[in-house]
Amino acid sequence: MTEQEADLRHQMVRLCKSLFDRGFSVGSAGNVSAKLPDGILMTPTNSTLGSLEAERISKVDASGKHVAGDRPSKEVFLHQAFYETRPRAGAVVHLHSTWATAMSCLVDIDPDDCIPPLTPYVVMRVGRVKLLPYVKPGDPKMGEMIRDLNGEFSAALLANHGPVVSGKDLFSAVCAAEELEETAKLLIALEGRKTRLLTPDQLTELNNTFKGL
Ligand SMILES: O=C(O)[C@@H](O)C(=O)COP(=O)(O)O
Ligand SMILES: [Zn+2]
Repeated sequence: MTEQEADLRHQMVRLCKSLFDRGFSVGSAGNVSAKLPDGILMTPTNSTLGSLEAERISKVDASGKHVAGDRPSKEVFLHQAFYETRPRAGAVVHLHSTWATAMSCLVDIDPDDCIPPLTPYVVMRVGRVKLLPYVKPGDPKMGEMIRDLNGEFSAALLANHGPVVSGKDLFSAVCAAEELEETAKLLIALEGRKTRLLTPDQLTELNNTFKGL
Protein backbone atom coordinates (compact mmCIF):
# COMPACT_ATOMS: atom_id res chain seq x y z
CA MET A 1 0.00 0.00 0.00
CA THR A 2 1.31 3.48 -0.85
CA GLU A 3 2.01 6.05 1.86
CA GLN A 4 -0.70 8.23 0.26
CA GLU A 5 -3.30 5.47 0.65
CA ALA A 6 -2.28 4.73 4.25
CA ASP A 7 -2.52 8.44 5.13
CA LEU A 8 -5.92 8.80 3.43
CA ARG A 9 -7.28 5.75 5.29
CA HIS A 10 -6.21 7.30 8.61
CA GLN A 11 -7.62 10.70 7.68
CA MET A 12 -10.95 9.03 6.82
CA VAL A 13 -11.05 7.30 10.22
CA ARG A 14 -10.31 10.61 11.98
CA LEU A 15 -12.77 12.80 10.07
CA CYS A 16 -15.60 10.22 10.13
CA LYS A 17 -15.19 9.83 13.90
CA SER A 18 -15.31 13.59 14.27
CA LEU A 19 -18.58 13.71 12.28
CA PHE A 20 -20.03 10.88 14.37
CA ASP A 21 -18.90 12.30 17.72
CA ARG A 22 -20.59 15.61 16.94
CA GLY A 23 -23.88 13.98 15.91
CA PHE A 24 -23.67 14.50 12.14
CA SER A 25 -24.15 10.74 11.77
CA VAL A 26 -25.84 8.21 14.03
CA GLY A 27 -25.88 4.42 14.06
CA SER A 28 -24.59 3.11 10.75
CA ALA A 29 -26.09 5.94 8.67
CA GLY A 30 -24.08 7.67 5.98
CA ASN A 31 -21.07 6.82 3.88
CA VAL A 32 -17.87 8.56 2.84
CA SER A 33 -15.43 8.04 -0.02
CA ALA A 34 -12.15 9.54 -1.19
CA LYS A 35 -10.28 9.18 -4.47
CA LEU A 36 -6.83 7.66 -4.92
CA PRO A 37 -4.82 7.49 -8.16
CA ASP A 38 -5.74 3.78 -8.53
CA GLY A 39 -9.27 3.63 -7.11
CA ILE A 40 -11.65 4.90 -4.44
CA LEU A 41 -11.62 4.33 -0.67
CA MET A 42 -15.14 3.90 0.70
CA THR A 43 -16.66 3.25 4.09
CA PRO A 44 -17.82 -0.38 4.40
CA THR A 45 -21.55 -1.11 4.27
CA ASN A 46 -23.24 -1.15 7.71
CA SER A 47 -20.22 0.44 9.36
CA THR A 48 -20.47 3.10 12.02
CA LEU A 49 -18.63 6.28 11.04
CA GLY A 50 -17.50 6.57 14.68
CA SER A 51 -15.50 3.35 14.76
CA LEU A 52 -13.93 2.68 11.36
CA GLU A 53 -10.71 0.68 11.20
CA ALA A 54 -8.22 2.03 8.64
CA GLU A 55 -7.22 -1.34 7.17
CA ARG A 56 -10.85 -2.50 6.83
CA ILE A 57 -11.99 0.53 4.80
CA SER A 58 -13.16 -0.74 1.39
CA LYS A 59 -11.34 -0.01 -1.84
CA VAL A 60 -13.02 -0.19 -5.24
CA ASP A 61 -11.41 0.31 -8.65
CA ALA A 62 -12.58 2.91 -11.16
CA SER A 63 -15.30 0.55 -12.42
CA GLY A 64 -16.67 0.07 -8.89
CA LYS A 65 -15.24 -3.45 -8.45
CA HIS A 66 -14.42 -4.32 -4.84
CA VAL A 67 -10.65 -4.86 -4.60
CA ALA A 68 -9.73 -4.58 -0.88
CA GLY A 69 -11.08 -4.22 2.65
CA ASP A 70 -14.64 -4.98 3.79
CA ARG A 71 -17.64 -4.91 1.43
CA PRO A 72 -18.21 -1.29 0.29
CA SER A 73 -21.23 0.90 0.99
CA LYS A 74 -24.34 0.05 -1.00
CA GLU A 75 -24.15 3.66 -2.31
CA VAL A 76 -21.11 2.92 -4.47
CA PHE A 77 -23.09 4.05 -7.58
CA LEU A 78 -23.86 7.41 -6.01
CA HIS A 79 -20.21 8.05 -5.13
CA GLN A 80 -18.85 6.84 -8.47
CA ALA A 81 -21.25 9.11 -10.37
CA PHE A 82 -19.85 12.19 -8.60
CA TYR A 83 -16.26 11.25 -9.50
CA GLU A 84 -17.24 10.55 -13.10
CA THR A 85 -19.04 13.83 -13.64
CA ARG A 86 -16.90 16.10 -11.46
CA PRO A 87 -13.27 15.32 -12.36
CA ARG A 88 -11.95 17.68 -9.66
CA ALA A 89 -13.88 15.90 -6.88
CA GLY A 90 -11.57 14.13 -4.45
CA ALA A 91 -14.15 13.01 -1.89
CA VAL A 92 -17.89 12.49 -1.36
CA VAL A 93 -19.80 12.57 1.94
CA HIS A 94 -23.37 11.29 2.37
CA LEU A 95 -25.07 11.80 5.75
CA HIS A 96 -28.51 11.53 7.34
CA SER A 97 -27.80 14.68 9.37
CA THR A 98 -31.02 15.84 11.01
CA TRP A 99 -31.71 19.30 9.58
CA ALA A 100 -30.63 18.66 5.99
CA THR A 101 -32.67 15.46 6.05
CA ALA A 102 -35.64 17.45 7.38
CA MET A 103 -35.27 19.83 4.41
CA SER A 104 -35.18 16.82 2.08
CA CYS A 105 -38.70 15.88 3.26
CA LEU A 106 -40.30 19.29 2.55
CA VAL A 107 -42.68 19.43 -0.41
CA ASP A 108 -42.45 23.14 -1.17
CA ILE A 109 -38.73 23.65 -1.80
CA ASP A 110 -37.16 24.66 -5.11
CA PRO A 111 -35.64 21.47 -6.60
CA ASP A 112 -32.98 23.55 -8.38
CA ASP A 113 -31.99 25.60 -5.33
CA CYS A 114 -33.23 23.75 -2.27
CA ILE A 115 -30.82 25.41 0.20
CA PRO A 116 -31.28 29.15 -0.50
CA PRO A 117 -28.20 31.40 -0.13
CA LEU A 118 -28.49 32.57 3.45
CA THR A 119 -24.85 33.24 4.26
CA PRO A 120 -21.62 33.66 2.27
CA TYR A 121 -20.08 30.50 3.68
CA VAL A 122 -22.71 28.13 2.32
CA VAL A 123 -22.30 29.75 -1.10
CA MET A 124 -18.50 29.40 -0.90
CA ARG A 125 -18.38 25.87 0.50
CA VAL A 126 -21.48 24.21 -0.96
CA GLY A 127 -22.97 26.26 -3.81
CA ARG A 128 -26.41 25.64 -5.27
CA VAL A 129 -28.03 22.40 -4.04
CA LYS A 130 -30.22 20.12 -6.17
CA LEU A 131 -33.16 18.15 -4.75
CA LEU A 132 -33.24 14.66 -6.30
CA PRO A 133 -36.38 12.50 -6.30
CA TYR A 134 -36.65 9.59 -3.86
CA VAL A 135 -35.28 6.19 -4.81
CA LYS A 136 -34.50 3.43 -2.34
CA PRO A 137 -31.03 3.48 -0.73
CA GLY A 138 -28.45 1.70 -2.87
CA ASP A 139 -30.55 1.93 -6.05
CA PRO A 140 -28.25 2.35 -9.09
CA LYS A 141 -30.81 4.95 -10.32
CA MET A 142 -29.25 7.34 -7.80
CA GLY A 143 -26.01 7.18 -9.80
CA GLU A 144 -27.93 7.87 -13.01
CA MET A 145 -29.63 10.91 -11.46
CA ILE A 146 -26.25 12.33 -10.36
CA ARG A 147 -24.82 11.67 -13.86
CA ASP A 148 -27.79 13.52 -15.38
CA LEU A 149 -26.69 16.65 -13.49
CA ASN A 150 -23.58 16.70 -15.74
CA GLY A 151 -21.35 17.89 -12.93
CA GLU A 152 -23.34 21.10 -12.44
CA PHE A 153 -23.97 20.63 -8.69
CA SER A 154 -21.42 19.65 -6.04
CA ALA A 155 -24.21 18.93 -3.52
CA ALA A 156 -27.69 17.40 -3.50
CA LEU A 157 -30.47 16.48 -1.13
CA LEU A 158 -31.79 12.99 -1.75
CA ALA A 159 -35.52 13.34 -1.09
CA ASN A 160 -36.67 11.79 2.20
CA HIS A 161 -33.15 10.44 2.73
CA GLY A 162 -30.39 13.00 3.30
CA PRO A 163 -27.62 15.19 1.91
CA VAL A 164 -24.67 14.24 -0.30
CA VAL A 165 -21.77 16.58 -1.09
CA SER A 166 -18.53 16.37 -3.01
CA GLY A 167 -15.36 18.35 -2.38
CA LYS A 168 -11.89 18.72 -3.81
CA ASP A 169 -10.52 16.57 -0.98
CA LEU A 170 -11.81 14.76 2.08
CA PHE A 171 -11.45 17.71 4.44
CA SER A 172 -13.31 20.04 2.04
CA ALA A 173 -16.13 17.54 1.52
CA VAL A 174 -16.56 17.08 5.28
CA CYS A 175 -16.57 20.88 5.80
CA ALA A 176 -19.18 21.24 3.03
CA ALA A 177 -21.40 18.56 4.59
CA GLU A 178 -21.20 20.35 7.95
CA GLU A 179 -21.93 23.74 6.39
CA LEU A 180 -24.94 22.33 4.53
CA GLU A 181 -26.29 20.85 7.76
CA GLU A 182 -25.86 24.10 9.73
CA THR A 183 -27.52 26.11 6.95
CA ALA A 184 -30.47 23.72 6.85
CA LYS A 185 -30.81 24.21 10.60
CA LEU A 186 -30.80 28.03 10.17
CA LEU A 187 -33.38 27.83 7.38
CA ILE A 188 -35.73 25.79 9.53
CA ALA A 189 -35.13 28.10 12.52
CA LEU A 190 -36.10 31.06 10.30
CA GLU A 191 -39.17 29.43 8.78
CA GLY A 192 -42.18 31.76 8.90
CA ARG A 193 -39.95 34.83 9.48
CA LYS A 194 -39.29 37.41 6.75
CA THR A 195 -35.75 36.42 5.73
CA ARG A 196 -33.14 38.36 3.76
CA LEU A 197 -31.28 36.10 1.32
CA LEU A 198 -28.06 37.14 -0.42
CA THR A 199 -28.81 39.07 -3.61
CA PRO A 200 -27.79 37.95 -7.13
CA ASP A 201 -25.04 40.63 -7.13
CA GLN A 202 -23.71 39.39 -3.81
CA LEU A 203 -23.70 35.81 -5.15
CA THR A 204 -21.81 36.87 -8.27
CA GLU A 205 -19.25 38.71 -6.15
CA LEU A 206 -18.72 35.63 -3.96
CA ASN A 207 -18.52 33.25 -6.91
CA ASN A 208 -15.96 35.48 -8.64
CA THR A 209 -13.86 35.94 -5.49
CA PHE A 210 -13.85 32.39 -4.11
CA LYS A 211 -13.97 30.32 -7.31
CA GLY A 212 -12.82 26.77 -6.68
CA LEU A 213 -12.43 27.04 -2.89
O1 LIG B 1 -29.59 5.13 3.76
C1 LIG B 1 -28.92 4.12 3.49
O2 LIG B 1 -29.29 2.96 3.68
C2 LIG B 1 -27.52 4.37 2.91
O3 LIG B 1 -27.55 5.47 2.06
C3 LIG B 1 -26.62 4.70 4.08
O4 LIG B 1 -26.59 5.83 4.50
C4 LIG B 1 -25.87 3.62 4.73
O5 LIG B 1 -25.62 2.53 3.85
P1 LIG B 1 -24.23 1.77 3.86
O6 LIG B 1 -23.17 2.77 3.50
O7 LIG B 1 -24.37 0.68 2.85
O8 LIG B 1 -24.03 1.27 5.25
ZN1 LIG C 1 -28.24 7.03 3.36
